[in-house]
Amino acid sequence: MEQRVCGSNRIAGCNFAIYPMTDDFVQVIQSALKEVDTSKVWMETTDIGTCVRGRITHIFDVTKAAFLQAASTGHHVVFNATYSIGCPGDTSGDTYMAEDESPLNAANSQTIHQEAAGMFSLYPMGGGDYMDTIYSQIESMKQQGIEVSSVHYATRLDGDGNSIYNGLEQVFTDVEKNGSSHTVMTVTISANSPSTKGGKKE
Ligand SMILES: Cc1ncc(C[n+]2csc(CCO)c2C)c(N)n1
Repeated sequence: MEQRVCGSNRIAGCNFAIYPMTDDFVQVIQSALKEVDTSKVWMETTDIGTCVRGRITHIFDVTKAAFLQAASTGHHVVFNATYSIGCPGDTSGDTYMAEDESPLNAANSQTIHQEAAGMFSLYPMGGGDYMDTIYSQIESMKQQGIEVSSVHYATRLDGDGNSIYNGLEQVFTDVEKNGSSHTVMTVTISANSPSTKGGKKE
């Protein structure tokens, strides 16, 4: 029987999908997934998205690289992801938790300079002071050189794709380290959008 893990070595996971706004969407999705080295994560791709599971470092390394690869085609792409750690139903059965911490795609991702606009929502579950955790993580995002602004139900992030991703990884890692029993974070990032920033209020 598979063992559930606790402490600093819990399995993290992410369900993500890339939506390229081009007739060439199949090629953009398939090559983004092919260009990324996914050998340190468990991965499954279906018709609605891709799931990766393993150590936090690799989950972020792989999803950041997939987004940046797709965005580097120059097409308008939207990327959507749900990160989770500590889900009571998840297990540590996969051997991927034995991998070292060294990310396989970081060097390549750093060569991709891509402006991006995104938003994230953080759900630190299982503790009573969740709003304090959320506010302090939004504050720490502001220290990363990313433009941070409030939107309903989420926090908007504007800036370099690598910086946004590094900030998201730090938030997720910090909340886990601080003892949240189950953390979920949703992320939407858009690159190369022809629309102007912001929107009209009705
Ligand atoms: C990251 C990611 N993984 C899977 C899909 C689902 N999907 C939609 S089109 C297509 C290619 C043809 O099979 C696939 C796999 C996605 N959108 N993004």
